[in-house]
Amino acid sequence: MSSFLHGCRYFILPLLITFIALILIQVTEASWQIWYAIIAQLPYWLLSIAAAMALQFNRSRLACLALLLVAFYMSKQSSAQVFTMVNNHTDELFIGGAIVISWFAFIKDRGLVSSHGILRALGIMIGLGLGFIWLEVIERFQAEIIEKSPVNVTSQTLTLAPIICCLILVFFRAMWRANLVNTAILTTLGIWVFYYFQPDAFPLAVLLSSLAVIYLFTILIDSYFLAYRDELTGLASRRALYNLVLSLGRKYSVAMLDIDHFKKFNDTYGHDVGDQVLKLVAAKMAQVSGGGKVFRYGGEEFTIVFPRKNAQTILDDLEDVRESIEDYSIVLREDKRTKKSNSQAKARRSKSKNAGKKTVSVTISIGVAERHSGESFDQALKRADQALYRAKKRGRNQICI
Ligand SMILES: Nc1nc2c(ncn2[C@@H]2O[C@H](COP(=O)(O)OP(=O)(O)OP(=O)(O)O)[C@@H](O)[C@H]2O)c(=O)[nH]1
Repeated sequence: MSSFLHGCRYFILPLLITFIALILIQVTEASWQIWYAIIAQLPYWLLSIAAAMALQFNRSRLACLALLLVAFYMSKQSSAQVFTMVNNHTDELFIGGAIVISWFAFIKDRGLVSSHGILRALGIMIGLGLGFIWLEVIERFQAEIIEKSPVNVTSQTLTLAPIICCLILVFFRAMWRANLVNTAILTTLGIWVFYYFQPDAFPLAVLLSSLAVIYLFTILIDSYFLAYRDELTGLASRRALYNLVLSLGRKYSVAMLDIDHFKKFNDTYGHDVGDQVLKLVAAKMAQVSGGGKVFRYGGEEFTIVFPRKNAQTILDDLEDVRESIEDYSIVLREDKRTKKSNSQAKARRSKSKNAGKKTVSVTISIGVAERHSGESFDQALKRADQALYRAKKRGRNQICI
């Protein structure tokens, strides 16, 4: 998947959906207002469920955020003495909260019942403390800072400086490392800041319930990808292949693809470069035409299923894939190369393109089988595998039926 598509799927699309959902919630306010007594209880339930699920699926950052938001909601709903103290320091809590949320965008998910849990708790306290420290510093040295500043700053800009920094940092983090968790954290920060400046635009219960739903979707979609996507190549996994098989009709063709002499390639260039090449080759396969669905079967083997197609009609599509991989000059990152080129290896280096940089190329062999009447998927796949074996025997870099 190109980085643009990846960015759209994990960054732009979720933000857009959240934005549209919030607008819809506002537009339909009259219809849900009558349910407000129930809605007011929702954040407790939804955020607790999100926290429990996040812990179950090792998304500890979302779990922490959900629990912190429950505590925040409780402080807003309760009149207990301890919460009155909290509510008297709204500005400090706002800045500290934004720092804590942003910090979560830059750390990894770790088990909470471990030393990491203690570090997380410490980090949260430090983040919240920084909110207090910042406002104290601004109050004391405001005049001095404004006077000495080379650019024109107001006291409000100074107060909000950490928030602006947090928003910029988390925005770029979520954009460059586009994944659903980072986008959920950016959304949390956005809603946190929005609520501070526009507390009456939406009831807090609605905002927090929306966030809980976002967390739940993030966890569910993430787990789906974990189960059905191959982590290295981003292609659908073998499990996804057998899921597709359940919905295949009687007519289909299947192709097995295998990178030629990949063991030698690994031995020559190292496993890291091998991984790099697997990813790039997979990206080329993903562009197959003819309605082919591509899966990483395992190791350096891939499967393409063509529903409703016979073997003859897909040969051109597969030939295009084979050629595009053969012609592909893969630029190696110098530091990843471990050994010099081995003339025995099929991987070829050329300096023609990308002058000054080392390039390699690989070839693939392909075996194709069309489902025969009464045959199971595994039987068709086995025949594709036998055809692949013939392609290897005949000299590789070719297709056999
Ligand atoms: N870098 C890397 N290598 C892998 C991965 N999975 C499998 N391999 C390697 O792929 C190689 C497969 O080697 P073989 O099955 O012997 O076949 P081959 O060398 O490709 O030779 P032919 O298939 O006969 O052309 C092994 O060296 C595996 O270690 C992976 O995820 N990353």
